[in-house]
Amino acid sequence: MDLSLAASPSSFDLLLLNSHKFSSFQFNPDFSLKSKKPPTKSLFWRQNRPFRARALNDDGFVLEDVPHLTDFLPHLPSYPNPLHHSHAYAIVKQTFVGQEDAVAQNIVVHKDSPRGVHFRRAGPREKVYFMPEEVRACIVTCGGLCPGINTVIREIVCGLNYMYGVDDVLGILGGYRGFYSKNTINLTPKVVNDIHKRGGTFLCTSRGGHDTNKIVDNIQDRRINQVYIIGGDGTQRGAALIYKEVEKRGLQVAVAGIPKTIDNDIAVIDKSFGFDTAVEEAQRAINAAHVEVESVENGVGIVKLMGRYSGFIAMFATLASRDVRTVLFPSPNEVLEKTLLQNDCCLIPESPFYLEGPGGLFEFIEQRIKENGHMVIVIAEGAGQEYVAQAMQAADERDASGNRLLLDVGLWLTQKVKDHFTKVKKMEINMKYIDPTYMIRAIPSNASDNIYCSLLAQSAVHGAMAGYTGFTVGPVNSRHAYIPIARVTEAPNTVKVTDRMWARLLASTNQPSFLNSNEMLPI
Ligand SMILES: Nc1ncnc2c1ncn2[C@@H]1O[C@H](COP(=O)(O)OP(=O)(O)OP(=O)(O)O)[C@@H](O)[C@H]1O
Ligand SMILES: O=P(O)(O)OC[C@H]1O[C@](O)(CO)[C@@H](O)[C@@H]1O
Ligand SMILES: [Mg+2]
Repeated sequence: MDLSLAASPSSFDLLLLNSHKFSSFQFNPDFSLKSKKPPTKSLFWRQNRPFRARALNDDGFVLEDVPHLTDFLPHLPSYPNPLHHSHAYAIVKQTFVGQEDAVAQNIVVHKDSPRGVHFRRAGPREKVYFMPEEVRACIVTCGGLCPGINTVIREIVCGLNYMYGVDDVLGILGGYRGFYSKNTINLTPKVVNDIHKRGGTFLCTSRGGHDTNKIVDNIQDRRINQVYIIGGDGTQRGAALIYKEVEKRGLQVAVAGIPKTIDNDIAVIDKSFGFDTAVEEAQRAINAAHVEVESVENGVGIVKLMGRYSGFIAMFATLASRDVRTVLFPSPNEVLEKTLLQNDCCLIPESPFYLEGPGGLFEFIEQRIKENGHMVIVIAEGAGQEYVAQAMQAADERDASGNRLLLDVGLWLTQKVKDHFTKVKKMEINMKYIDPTYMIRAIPSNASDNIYCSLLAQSAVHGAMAGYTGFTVGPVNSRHAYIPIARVTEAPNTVKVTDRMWARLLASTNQPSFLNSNEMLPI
């Protein structure tokens, strides 16, 4: 069935999803309304959810669709996709993504389960809604750095140029505020040719400064009709507001979000670009900590990694390091025996910990030092913030975007461990504190992230050229999809301590789960 036909009021069953807690949404086949008078598309847009969810038949297939320019500009003309004449694509069996292609959000299903939520598959469409010579695109990067931003910028510019013949692309400098406070630069394939080899963002970035009206005024003044916005959860919220304002003004402007976050805290997508690169770099810091603490007596290393509310970097870097040493020691009958020694411990914001008493961190460190002579603690910067705030009586400070400014949990923990062992246990320990936070995100992306960034950029370009708007692009179960922006911003992606991945971490480090103390503070 052609989904665009299915969208006509008379031909589809409508599923209204009014719950704000989408993460806990379960498809209920009985809830599918066979409405006698189905609401029109525009009525649907006025529902609480800013995106369309359509149940197309009784087997529970739901499409959570993204907006299209023709939703509010119904007479927009379309043109054949220039890829029809591309040499590169000439031998491709199926160049264009079908109107019906959708990507399933859940791929683990039971025989009788409903087919569940799907997103539109990303990729080139038969028809485009922009003539190449009419396109004036712009790219902006906002929020913190992340490996691979320059690759995304490069591939948007090159993708627009090589695939669609677009040669008018503007770089907005310094994040959202750059729309109204700075000059733009012209981006050509030549200008961006080698930027993917560098870390950071070629366009510079900032926090704060999102003024929807001023930004859209500027888009209008500069006659921009495609806006590519690279940034994290805050940035995507800003992108949704820009899209809404563009729609309100009835402008032919496609707004495409490309999710960027070193913390991997963006929901729905498999993982964010640059995350693998950051984990690799974080591993180097953990290795350095091991080298240091193994070379001294009673060595305790602390490595602080990024992760405001989501401990993915710490968890994956610890898991990837799996610092298990095989040690040979003489047994009582003088035969050399092998034993496996665990050396690491990982602390993340999602799993509260405590220091003192049975099952606490101090007890665990002592045990490890006695067994192994050393240990390394990997801590995400957002972990234990309440303890640090209590100790420092610090005021709640925020950055320009409204994000809480974190206190240095690494320094705090270093001091606490030192005090406990020297003052309470009367035991000399060698503390080594390593803080590589910015180093893991300021580097260029590795090979797999580079390829991932290219696909993201090309998917965004195909989507905008095909007239989709107000979307975020990203891999869902390894297939790139167009996802309604609200879906990726309504709840952050965090480590689920009840999932098997965290259990794997606990099994690998053998650290306490810190679940049975009255002293535990809610974090
Ligand atoms: N709710 C919001 N509405 C509109 N704009 C927002 C919102 N939240 C943040 N922004 C804007 O988005 C930009 C980036 O936001 P923020 O600093 O929170 O980083 P981010 O995009 O979340 O990236 P990261 O957290 O990975 O560094 C800023 O310019 C900020 O003003
Ligand atoms: O770049 P800034 O403003 O120092 O912010 C650092 C924060 O940005 C992030 O890298 C991404 O949100 C966090 O991990 C970190 O806390
Ligand atoms: Mg953010």
